[in-house]
Amino acid sequence: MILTVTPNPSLDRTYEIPALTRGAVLRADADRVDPGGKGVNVSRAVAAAGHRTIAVLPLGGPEGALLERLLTGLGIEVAAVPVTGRTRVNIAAAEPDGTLTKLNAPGPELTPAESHALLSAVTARAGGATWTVCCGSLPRGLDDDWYAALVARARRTGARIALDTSGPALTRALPAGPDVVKPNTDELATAVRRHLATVGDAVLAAEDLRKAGARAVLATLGAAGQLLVDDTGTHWGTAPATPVRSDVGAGDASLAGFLSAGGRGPRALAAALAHGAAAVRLPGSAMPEPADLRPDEVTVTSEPPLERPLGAAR
Ligand SMILES: O=P(O)(O)OC[C@@]1(O)O[C@H](CO)[C@@H](O)[C@@H]1O
Repeated sequence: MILTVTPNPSLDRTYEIPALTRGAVLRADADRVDPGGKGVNVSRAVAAAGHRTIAVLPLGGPEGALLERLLTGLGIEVAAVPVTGRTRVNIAAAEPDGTLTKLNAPGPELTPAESHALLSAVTARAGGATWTVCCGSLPRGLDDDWYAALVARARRTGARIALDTSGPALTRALPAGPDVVKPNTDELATAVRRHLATVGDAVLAAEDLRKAGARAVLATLGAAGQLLVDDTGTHWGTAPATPVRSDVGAGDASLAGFLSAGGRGPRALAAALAHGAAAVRLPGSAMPEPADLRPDEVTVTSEPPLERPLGAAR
């Protein structure tokens, strides 16, 4: 069983529009609503691959009730922590050339009792999970040490922990020893406080995160590829991701693929690449089904192209 925790989940509404013009009334050609939030997406992707998964998340208001119904309909077990605020709705505008503009709401502010209830809901279930996957931004009311506390508590249950967050919430959790962290280019650069121009820079940054406490680093570096630094070595891979439809959730799909394939070494990196590329070819924050994957198109090497420039974050 893979347990996910999403402290600030969302309903993701995507509008497909011909072009984004500021200040205009825009008419959408199509729209869709997906369950959202990074941990929720990991649950959706591992459920699509046939794994049992429980999603722990605070839920409030009619949006929270709809999110729960959508997840249950996908075969995901929901461990809901009721909160007084309303679950957020995040908006994406997708243009035909693959450009995507996203507007993420702050989400409800959690009370100290709700924050504590969320921690307890995770640690009560972490012992029975092969992985506990902690993902996304922290809502108001949860301080920057919240993930650090969660990782420390979950470790005591013997759980393996994957962490995908950014800024101080990430750096403060590193000393607690997460088994794998999954930054993108910007998040990795922010964590080491330096600009990353090449794959070689990303390798050095990943090694720094390991020195700070992470046992492994899976870095999703956009069109440039993905990097894994773990106890099996340093591995690099790419997968063609065209045509680009929407890169929302591609990092979450990558993490899900990585964990579904054992969460260690080049085989797991190849699965991450296949899932990430498939997610980019799908609309909105749709997560790939096994039929969407093209594992034959993935290339993985243990000799990363250190001089290769890094592109935009994904
Ligand atoms: O505001 P956060 O928590 O950083 O990100 C939330 C979010 O953008 O991440 C997912 C894609 O990774 C979406 O489903 C969701 O809308």
